[in-house]
Amino acid sequence: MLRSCAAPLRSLGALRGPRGGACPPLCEPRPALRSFSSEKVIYKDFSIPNPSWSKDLRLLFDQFMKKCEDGSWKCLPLYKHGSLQRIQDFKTFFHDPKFTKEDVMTQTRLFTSSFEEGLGFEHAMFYNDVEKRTVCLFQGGLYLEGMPGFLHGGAIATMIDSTLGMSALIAGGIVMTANLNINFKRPIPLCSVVVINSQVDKVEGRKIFVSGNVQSADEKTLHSEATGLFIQLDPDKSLT
Ligand SMILES: CCCCCCCCCC(=O)SCCNC(=O)CCNC(=O)[C@H](O)C(C)(C)COP(=O)(O)OP(=O)(O)OC[C@H]1O[C@@H](n2cnc3c(N)ncnc32)[C@H](O)[C@@H]1OP(=O)(O)O
Repeated sequence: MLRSCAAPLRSLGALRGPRGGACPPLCEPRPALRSFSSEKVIYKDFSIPNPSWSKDLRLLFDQFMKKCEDGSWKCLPLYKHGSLQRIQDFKTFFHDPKFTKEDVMTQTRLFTSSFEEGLGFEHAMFYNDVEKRTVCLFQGGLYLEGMPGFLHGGAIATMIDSTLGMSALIAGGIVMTANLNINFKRPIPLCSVVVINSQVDKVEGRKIFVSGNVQSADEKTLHSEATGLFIQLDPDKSLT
């Protein structure tokens, strides 16, 4: 059965807001899947369109893919288990087997890639190296509800953390969030598409200061503003 936010919402008229409350019709999936295998695990890139993506999300994705053609923007791959090199680096320096055993580690999933298609965090990220900007195109699915018909603030915070964190990660390698401030200005209707913008403002030693905002796809609504402080981890310090 096709799982997407579009079908259930059609029967929930009350959820339809003035702009984007209900998902537009389904789109055809792209035939090409970017994937590769390492040992026994198949790594599939989750940032490519799937049938749950709304027309708005597809349109924005295609616009950003066009911007990638001259090399100014790059589409960042998203794997269920995070990017391999960073996982290896983190494991090498910071993973403590006392707390998370190896057999448990094989079952972990990146939080934002852990829902069934269309029900959670459908997103794609793009990066502009000259501007030090990361943009996340995000469609929050039905299982991310907070107040009826709207996204949960924690789900919004998760994607803001991930997007600002990605900017910091690209600038500083292995980082963790030390501080995240969010002003929620307008609620985000479930299944609508928003654009999360983020940029590195300042790097001071191990501290990376990042700011960002969340806008509707048509840029008419400012949903949230955020600042974050990310700290480059010190390999000589234990995390636990
Ligand atoms: C799609 C995939 C995208 C992936 C992107 C990743 C996004 C997700 C990232 C996360 O959500 S991480 C999970 C949430 N974060 C944590 O669990 C981190 C918990 N905190 C810690 O482990 C430590 O506090 C931390 C590693 C962040 C810092 O500890 P350290 O011992 O390395 O730093 P230290 O205390 O020496 O401070 C270094 C500098 O940062 C400053 N600092 C640290 N924490 C601060 C804070 N909270 N506010 C302000 N300043 C802070 C501190 O004052 C100091 O400034 P100075 O160099 O000027 O002296």
